[in-house]
Amino acid sequence: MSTGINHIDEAAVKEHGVKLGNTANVQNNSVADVAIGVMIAAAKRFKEGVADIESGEWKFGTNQTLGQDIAGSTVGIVGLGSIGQAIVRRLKGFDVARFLYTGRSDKPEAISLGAERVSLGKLLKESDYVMLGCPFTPETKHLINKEALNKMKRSAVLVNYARGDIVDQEALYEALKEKRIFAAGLDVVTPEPLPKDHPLISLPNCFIVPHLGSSTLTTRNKMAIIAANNVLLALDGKPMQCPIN
Ligand SMILES: O=CC(=O)O
Repeated sequence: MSTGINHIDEAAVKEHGVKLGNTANVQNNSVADVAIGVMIAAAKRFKEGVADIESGEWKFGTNQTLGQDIAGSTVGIVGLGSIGQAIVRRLKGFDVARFLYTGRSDKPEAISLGAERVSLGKLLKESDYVMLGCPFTPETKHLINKEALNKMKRSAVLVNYARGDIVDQEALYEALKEKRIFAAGLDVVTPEPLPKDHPLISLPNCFIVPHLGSSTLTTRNKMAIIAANNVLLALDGKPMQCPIN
């Protein structure tokens, strides 16, 4: 019951002749909503705002709590898959000025979305929001490391709705602490669950939610139905709805 299959040992599945299917695509809208949710929360400093309210300090509205705008910004999507495309469609309503993306090949959908394919280096340098939506593979492990974070603008926000291991979290901690980037909004981390004394949790400019991407009743129901159908189809020797092998 997931889109990502990085938690499955694909070689073992193949070796034992086990049929594998996922629940791709039905969670695109829900995950896109959460990605934009954490993006806004990080950009507008919601974590510090909530802490102010809870402590009764009410610093809001002073220049200590200025956030970042989304209108007029450049948004860079690392991996313009179906979720990335749902994010772009939504962010058009926020008057984003420019969409960039990286990927192994040109996405035909990018033309109508008005997204330009660039190198990762250019995307990191020019984006106000860097959105991570690529699959986790050996090639994408720690794709966002110290060097990558150093390329980002000091005012930039990093958003991860893909997998925690795409980011080198020690490097992210340093970059956020030293304010080398503005903030991070994370729906995914490593490990999950994140221990409650994890350093990232202590940072005011790191907004984390516990992998909520697909957690709506409607989306989880759709996923459950696909998973159940996949089992029945596989038992009948028929092609699964979302086959991987
Ligand atoms: O992260 C969630 C999924 O892969 O479905």
